[in-house]
Amino acid sequence: MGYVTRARRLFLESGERFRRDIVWAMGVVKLAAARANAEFGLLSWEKANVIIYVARELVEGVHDGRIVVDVFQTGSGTGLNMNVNEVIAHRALEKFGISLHPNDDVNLGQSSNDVVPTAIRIAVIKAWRDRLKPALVKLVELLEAKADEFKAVVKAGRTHLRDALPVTLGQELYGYRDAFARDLKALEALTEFLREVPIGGTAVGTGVNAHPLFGQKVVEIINAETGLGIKRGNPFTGMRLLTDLLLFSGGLRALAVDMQRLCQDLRLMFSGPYTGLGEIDLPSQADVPGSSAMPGKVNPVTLEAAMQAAAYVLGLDEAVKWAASLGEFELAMGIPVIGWATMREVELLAEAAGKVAELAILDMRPNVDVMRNYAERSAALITLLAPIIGYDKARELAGRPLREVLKEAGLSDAEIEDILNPVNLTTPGFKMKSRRG
Ligand SMILES: O=C(O)C[C@H](O)C(=O)O
Repeated sequence: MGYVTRARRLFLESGERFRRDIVWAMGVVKLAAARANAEFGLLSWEKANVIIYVARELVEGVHDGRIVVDVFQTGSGTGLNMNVNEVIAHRALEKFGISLHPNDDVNLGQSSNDVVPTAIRIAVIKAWRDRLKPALVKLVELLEAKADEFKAVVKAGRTHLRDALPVTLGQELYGYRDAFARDLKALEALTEFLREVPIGGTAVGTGVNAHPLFGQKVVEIINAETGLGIKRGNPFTGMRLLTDLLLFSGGLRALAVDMQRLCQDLRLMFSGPYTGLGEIDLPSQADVPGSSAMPGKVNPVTLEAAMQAAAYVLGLDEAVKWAASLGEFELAMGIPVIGWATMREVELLAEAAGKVAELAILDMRPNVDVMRNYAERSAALITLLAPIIGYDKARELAGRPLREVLKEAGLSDAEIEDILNPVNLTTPGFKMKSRRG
């Protein structure tokens, strides 16, 4: 009876399986290891070529259905590593009639302790490069385009959910553009730490039972295969501590929080149509009935989906934090769940960013008159008089529309329009004071 059959009884049966990118990464590592061992003369080319062939099938997803071990398993990921070793050995026999030993041949010069932490790092870098980063770039570009388009659209500012001085929709969107651009930059910088992989460390970091140049050679082959630009890091760090993944997850947490805030603001602006703010329309959301019971209702479904994904990401990040603290001495002990959770974070945020960009930002139609009306009715507009008549006097007038107060003060309609023009309302300076001399 093979390892996997016996081990499955001992692991949890949570139903969580390893994500595609992690299986891809395990295939890449096995392929590189076989080639390195053959080049060092430690494995026959006949065996190496068979391992490389099947590992490529793993890379392409042919054997995803055979990677059956649960995520909640041995803390080193031995379950995953042995599952992959056995799939390669079985397939070699099945397809080529060549007998490979899962440990002696497929796992030659390796241990789960260096293979799995290497694989999950390269899986996360790949998912960042191919999925989340492009989605974020698109979100930042669309936020910028819409901020440019709406830079003169005045709306009420709100602090504590109460009337505040006006802003422009453009100012709000530029704020989010810069927040997401910063998340992008931070995450890109954090991938540098993930690039330092511990392959070649074997069981405890010393590299015993591997060729002295094995780790370096495997890294070179992986880079040639994937273009990921990984490096050989200190295995005594990379096998014992997964805090580089915790740092990356922290970057994802910040992104999730920015996503929550953006979606919540859009959701509030979209509230209504008659009993809420009604400041924007999101025509895409009408493609599906919002309610099974209330005909014609349109709900901000994409935003709500993205916000739930972001909430889940925050929970996954918490799991990564706890799992990263598991382990002692030579080995981290939360490796499988850290790999799985970080991958889920990346996948969910990539989905959320892509959908929010396309279905909420690109699709946004501001109700300019509604926004303008709220801005002019804001109780906080009286603040514009404070530099002239003082805070206490202005406070006595608070609660009355500024337009009315100015009229009473004897200003002409043209003068009032000038004061309430979008630039005066939303840019720095004491415009009224200078205007009145
Ligand atoms: O599976 C291995 O290669 C090693 C295992 O994780 C152990 O350290 O006991």
